[in-house]
Amino acid sequence: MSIDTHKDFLIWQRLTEVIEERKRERSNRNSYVASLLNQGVEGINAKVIEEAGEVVEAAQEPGEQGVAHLVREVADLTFHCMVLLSARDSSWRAVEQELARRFGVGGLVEKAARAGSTAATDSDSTMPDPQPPN
Ligand SMILES: N=c1c2ncn([C@@H]3O[C@H](COP(=O)(O)OP(=O)(O)OP(=O)(O)O)[C@@H](O)[C@H]3O)c2ncn1[C@@H]1O[C@H](COP(=O)(O)O)[C@@H](O)[C@H]1O
Repeated sequence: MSIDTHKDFLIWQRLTEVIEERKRERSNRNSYVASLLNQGVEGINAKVIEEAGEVVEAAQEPGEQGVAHLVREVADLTFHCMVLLSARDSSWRAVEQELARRFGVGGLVEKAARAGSTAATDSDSTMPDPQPPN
């Protein structure tokens, strides 16, 4: 599968800009994003739960149509998560930064490092500095 990274990067940025614009003009009655933001975190949470349920249902559908449906539902879920982040004054950028911070650190390696650390506590989720991938 070929991915146009540049274009994909821009769509996250552009969508974030639109969401922030809607946030500034919440009275926009023709905006779905504004209507979501007006419902607050509780209302957006309900949509995220609904969309997550649709993702797992679509994941079980067979064939190419099932995969295409899954992609659409993941896009719906991601979009609603982006609006949720905005409602909490964060953005997809923060998610990208978190994923970048984790990049190259295997989940099992990170967990073992946590278990081996005498200073580690339940609330200590600090990960080691990312290593380049093998
Ligand atoms: N990316 C999206 C986007 N993805 C999904 N949705 C909406 O999210 C809603 C999904 O809710 P539902 O699942 O209940 O909808 P549904 O029709 O029942 O769908 P299924 O249950 O069949 O999956 C639909 O109304 C979609 O139109 C989106 N609405 C808006 N955007 C982006 O947000 C921008 C601003 O939108 P407005 O604020 O409406 O101008 C748009 O230009 C788009 O770029």
